[in-house]
Amino acid sequence: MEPTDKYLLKHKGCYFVQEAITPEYIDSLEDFEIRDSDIFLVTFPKSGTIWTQNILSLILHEGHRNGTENMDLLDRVPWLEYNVRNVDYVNRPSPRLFATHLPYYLAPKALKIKRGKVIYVMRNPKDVLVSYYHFSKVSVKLEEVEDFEIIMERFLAGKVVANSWLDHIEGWSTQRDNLNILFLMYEEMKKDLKGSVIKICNFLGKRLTEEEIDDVVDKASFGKMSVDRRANYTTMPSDLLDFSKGRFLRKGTIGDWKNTMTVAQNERFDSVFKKRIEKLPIKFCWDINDEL
Ligand SMILES: Nc1ncnc2c1ncn2[C@@H]1O[C@H](COP(=O)(O)OS(=O)(=O)O)[C@@H](OP(=O)(O)O)[C@H]1O
Repeated sequence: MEPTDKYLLKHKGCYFVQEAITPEYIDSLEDFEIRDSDIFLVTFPKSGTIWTQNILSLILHEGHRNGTENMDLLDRVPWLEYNVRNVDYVNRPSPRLFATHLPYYLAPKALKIKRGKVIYVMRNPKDVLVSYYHFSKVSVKLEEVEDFEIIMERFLAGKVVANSWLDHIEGWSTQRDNLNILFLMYEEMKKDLKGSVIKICNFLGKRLTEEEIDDVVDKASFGKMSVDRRANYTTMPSDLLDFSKGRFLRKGTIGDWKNTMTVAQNERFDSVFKKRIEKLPIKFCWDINDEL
């Protein structure tokens, strides 16, 4: 079953959320002006975006960390391609933070000559797929498909938002020499959040005290984010997210795919993805008990 264009817009070979973007705006992003101080968080959907948005905000904004500022992550780290709140990007003070699901080939040209910094967060694709499946029920802007098998086939064929997970990872990881880029893994964040926060601080050249780092780690935990209205999308209007269907911060773990995918579906997934995954210079973690 093909995705319908009621929900997905296909432009320049890439699928976007239909209602939140126009082809002209996508085209304009190629020449988006970038400052050296800009920070771009790049992810394939459902790979830990909101988590890293929160970590970045906690690291860079003391008011977020100490609770004196009450700014939604959507305003703090807006989506580059889905400017749903009409944030004035041009006059925004530095350092500007952006989140994006753009594949490498559609990213602003200036990023590819090392202007700005990129943090790329990836997650094992089976958990990504299962998270996407559940999220497509919560998100009013995505087609709700009850049959997991249909979503899986679309995912394997790259017919979901941001296209093929494999192409996305390959696109950004093979171009690492052209970019100021830090690669992080969701699973690494899960197993050693403090180590990941320190990596991000070092990459950004931001010095925090031990106590401040501990504070970031504490406030970026799944439990704390689940009740932090700035950081869990619960302030989103019901025409975007329908929380009667589930939560944005759903399970937040490694290996939940095993609770949804059957043995046959797992085999089918591997038959399409495994060979190419093995060629990536990245080792994925598929279970909470796996070593990184
Ligand atoms: N703090 C923390 N710890 C662990 N996991 C977390 C955290 N915050 C978000 N999440 C999980 O990330 C998944 C959502 O991914 P994204 O934020 O990339 O989604 S989106 O692309 O922006 O729609 C979604 O994963 P699933 O729970 O597997 O659905 C979230 O629960």
